[in-house]
Amino acid sequence: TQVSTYYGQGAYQPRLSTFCAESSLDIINIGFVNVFPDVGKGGWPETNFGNQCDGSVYVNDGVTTGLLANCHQIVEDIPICQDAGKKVFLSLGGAGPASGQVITSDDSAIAFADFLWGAFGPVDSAWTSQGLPRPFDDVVFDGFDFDIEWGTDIGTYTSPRYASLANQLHSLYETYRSNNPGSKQFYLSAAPQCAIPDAHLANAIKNAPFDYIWVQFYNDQNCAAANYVEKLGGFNFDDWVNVVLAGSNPDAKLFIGLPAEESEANAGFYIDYTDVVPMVDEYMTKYPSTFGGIMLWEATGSLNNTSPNGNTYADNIKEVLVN
Ligand SMILES: CNC(=O)NC(=N)Nc1ccccc1
Repeated sequence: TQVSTYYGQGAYQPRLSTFCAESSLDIINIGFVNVFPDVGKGGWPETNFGNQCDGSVYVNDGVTTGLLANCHQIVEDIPICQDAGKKVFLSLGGAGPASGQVITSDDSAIAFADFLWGAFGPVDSAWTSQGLPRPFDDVVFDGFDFDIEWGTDIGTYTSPRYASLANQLHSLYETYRSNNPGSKQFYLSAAPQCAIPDAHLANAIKNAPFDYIWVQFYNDQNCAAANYVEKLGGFNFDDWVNVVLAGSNPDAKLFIGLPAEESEANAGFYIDYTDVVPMVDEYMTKYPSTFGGIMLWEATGSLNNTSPNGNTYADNIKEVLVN
């Protein structure tokens, strides 16, 4: 079982290499592509990685975009994490702006996938020869994460846009791997809120083959992990197992998402790692093939939440999972 964490939005965060050295972290989601092309300046997506970039952005056809062009520390450090055996995904969405998480048609969802693959996937001269951007140079992500938290489709749960985006990425993965035998695997992950059906990702999880689903079991008092600890009822991991089994990839791994530090979620949702033990025991035992591990929001908070034994919160969580 694995520990997945987010990096890119931590207050005063150290460079990524700090976390490449943390053996407890198996998957790192780099956040975020926070404005999608249909509403992005110059028709390109926009990115935000906190303090990690120098602010310069690409110009597309004379129009200044919001796509960051110089994040040299992340460019240098992702290969360090990958060489350490970690998977590094690029995360779409995040905490905001709400106005950024809009895809207006299936065609633009497909075009968005093609852009992400060209810009952040394997280097392809068909892309670079057109002068199209490689924000992280030759770095090749191991997958894309869907942290979709906003959108006008609330209430319909039927927005097919994210399923189209995920399916096009999956199709690009398959084509690349069949043309490049022996190439590495590429992955899809999603970070729904714990209320079922998730307002933005329910349709995508049902109709596209995600490999990892890490549920944000925080910031919602009806289904939070804190409810399990306080024996209040409502924690709905069992229901989420059924969502996964009914989805496009029933072999997907389901993770319990937790705040890595008191300040990283709304009040009342942080739980101490010692209280995670019985929850992991129960659900790892009940669902040995679907339980995948723990997701943490987020890396810098975990580092700031080091216990007297010298372990970060993530280190302690990893020990809970493997012991
Ligand atoms: C996986 N995505 C998140 O965990 N997002 C997240 N925690 N957003 C957020 C919500 C409220 C306060 C701070 C961050």
